[in-house]
Amino acid sequence: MRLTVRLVDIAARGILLHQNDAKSLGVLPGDRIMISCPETGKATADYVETTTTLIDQGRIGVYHHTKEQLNLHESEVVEVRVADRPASLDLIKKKMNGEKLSRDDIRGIVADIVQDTLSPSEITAFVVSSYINQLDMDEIESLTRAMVETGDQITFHAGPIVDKHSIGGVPGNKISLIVVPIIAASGLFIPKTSSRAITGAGGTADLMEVLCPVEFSATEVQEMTMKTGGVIVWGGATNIAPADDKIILQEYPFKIDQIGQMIASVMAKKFAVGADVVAIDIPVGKYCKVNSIEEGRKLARQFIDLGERLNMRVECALTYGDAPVGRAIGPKLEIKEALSVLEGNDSPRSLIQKSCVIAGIAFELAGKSNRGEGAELALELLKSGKAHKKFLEIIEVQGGSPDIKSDQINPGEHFYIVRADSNGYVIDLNNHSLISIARTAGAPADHGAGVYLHAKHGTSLSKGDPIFTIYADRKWRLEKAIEEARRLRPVMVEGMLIDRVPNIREWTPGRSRTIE
Ligand SMILES: O=P(O)(O)OC[C@H]1O[C@H](OP(=O)(O)O)[C@H](O)[C@@H]1O
Ligand SMILES: O=c1cc[nH]c(=O)[nH]1
Repeated sequence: MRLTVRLVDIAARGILLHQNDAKSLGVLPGDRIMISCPETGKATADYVETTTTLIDQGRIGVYHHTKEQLNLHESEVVEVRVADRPASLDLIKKKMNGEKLSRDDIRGIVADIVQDTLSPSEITAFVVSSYINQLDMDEIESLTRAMVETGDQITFHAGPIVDKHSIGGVPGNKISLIVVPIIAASGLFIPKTSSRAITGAGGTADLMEVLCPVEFSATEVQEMTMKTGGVIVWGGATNIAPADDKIILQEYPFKIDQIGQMIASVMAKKFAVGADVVAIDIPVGKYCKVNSIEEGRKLARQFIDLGERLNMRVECALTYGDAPVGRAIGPKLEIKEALSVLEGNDSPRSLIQKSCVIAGIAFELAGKSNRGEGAELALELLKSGKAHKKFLEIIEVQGGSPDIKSDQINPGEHFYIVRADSNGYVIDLNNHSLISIARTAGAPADHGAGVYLHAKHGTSLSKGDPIFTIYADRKWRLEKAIEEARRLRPVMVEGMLIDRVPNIREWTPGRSRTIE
């Protein structure tokens, strides 16, 4: 069938057909059609949406993605036919049925993800099938290799190349902002690519974006690393392991991070930048991705095994994950806290200690210090101000201002302080709930949104003392976050009233604005 192009200003994927044309072609909404341009000979497949009013019969509404792919112009005539079903759908079904995927199967799925042949819901099906029928180590290795092969790779002619990565899952885990400059300040190279938030309220890329651009090509990552020793960029923009971000995008709404995909996601980013040694942070805690030391050791073994298969030396740190790292959760709050530590502030101690331990492991792996002495060297580089100087250089090379100071970074203008309703000690912090509140307040997209914790485990509180403050860039988001905090009660104070049944809030008129 021949149809006339009408360009439609929609950024998403898809094409729009009049219902009668769709009927003539024999396609339903969600089916794929192949669109070819007789003039250029180019062709691409896209999903059908139908209308009876927005597009006339004989026309095809073309969204941006297809327009760009085929370089189409208004009123141009294109050839349209029913597209073949991607073979990778059967491979995803194979995984749904609990069968093992071969290297070629996984290559096929990853290639279709990268080329946008699979729709977001089909990628979700892959994520969910591997969530239910876990990937084994052969499949994880295949996934890692396929992710690397379908993107750009960096080869440094100097070494050793050092890298670090956290599996995430603990709020406030801003350590890369301190670890990367410490390592670069020692003279080692660390081309750090991070994802955005997956289950959290701010991934490292979301945080760094407060200070400078994070979207660069692989070549720029290499050049900047050679210049300053390190970078902190968003992996999703680099075309390094491009399937990674497309998968993560489908995990984000569910707040899931399937173990096999997580290992492949992390290690593909390390392998593609040519890392020789890698320190992995595995937070362990009641509300983390890994709940016990035993599980943490098993995961560490998997990272190390995959490292051996890919010729990278990996060491994992099982870290304390029962409480947020430091006190700040959310992009601006976390940047402010990390920058103040680099400027010489000697708290929060949890943030300083964790950063130095992870940097120390990397130093020991790279032969920069003896076993057991790496953290000391890291602390020295932090205390001397060399790491701070390096961080400012990194900000500058990425296009930000090197004059930035922590006291110039302010969180959202709307805030609300949650106070203790009785005397007592903090006995529990729920990471999931803290993340939920920060996300409801707008993090990570709203950089000023988040949660600042005034009290952590063991803190003695008197009635009326602040427990945490919620920040937001928009008032309506703050109000929603207050509701969420009221419902979730993320910080438990010994002796505190959890609720009354029937619930007092169900019948009290003129509900109080304070959470007590
Ligand atoms: O959102 P959740 O699931 O916490 O984890 C995502 C964060 O953890 C990792 O941190 P890094 O790159 O090692 O600093 C990722 O790259 C990302 O920034
Ligand atoms: O980079 C990361 C970190 C955690 N989980 C992932 O899937 N990727």
